[in-house]
Amino acid sequence: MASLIIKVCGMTEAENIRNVEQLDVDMIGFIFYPKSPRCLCEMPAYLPVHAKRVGVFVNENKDDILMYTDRFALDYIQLHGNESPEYCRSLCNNGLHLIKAFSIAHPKDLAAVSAYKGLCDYYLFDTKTPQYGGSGNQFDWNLLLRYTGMTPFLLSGGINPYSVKAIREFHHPKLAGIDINSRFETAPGKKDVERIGKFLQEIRGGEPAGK
Ligand SMILES: O=C(O)c1ccccc1N[C@@H]1O[C@H](COP(=O)(O)O)[C@@H](O)[C@H]1O
Repeated sequence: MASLIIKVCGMTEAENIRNVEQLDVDMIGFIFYPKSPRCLCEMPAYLPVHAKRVGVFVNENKDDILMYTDRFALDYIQLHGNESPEYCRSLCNNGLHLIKAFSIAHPKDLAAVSAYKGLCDYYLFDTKTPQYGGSGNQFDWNLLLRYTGMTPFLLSGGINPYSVKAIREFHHPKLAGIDINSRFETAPGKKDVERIGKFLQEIRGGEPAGK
């Protein structure tokens, strides 16, 4: 399987961030959404050096996004709410690199995507939930087979330690990576490093995936 971008999202604690980064992940996400149980309230004593820093926002205003981008030296901005293409364009004009999340439950949910063409480095396809993200639930990945755009995407939503076989069996020319979050936690915002390590070994090494 071609190597996938690995994004670990919703991290809050310095040592935990350092340990997850040592697993050679590509992106580490910080959630700046006050209603999330993984919201980053204060600057951790350690921030990733090798992994790209992703800030996750839900319908946040531009000034605050720019402030967090500057303060945390964010490499990517993940927009996980109802942000319009015009709003994305305005952030692009400030030099930000965007990952736009789309909630997927029905084939028609992919219709919105085309309006964001050329504005995002990546799309992220997640499960539809009233909380915007972090549901821990998976959607029907087969719905993505109808996605014919050019923008690469990250697969997200409820990916868990038993998802290895399904990921290996899911093929799409624009699949760039996967995003893991709530199903790899010991508590909200704290990741289970051992469990992630084992999962990555299976994904990368092609060892037998139990289920
Ligand atoms: O994790 C959250 O609490 C969250 C809240 C609001 C917006 C996004 C959030 N997280 C993102 O949700 C997806 C899926 O997470 P999960 O695997 O289903 O727990 C992931 O991309 C996170 O970046």
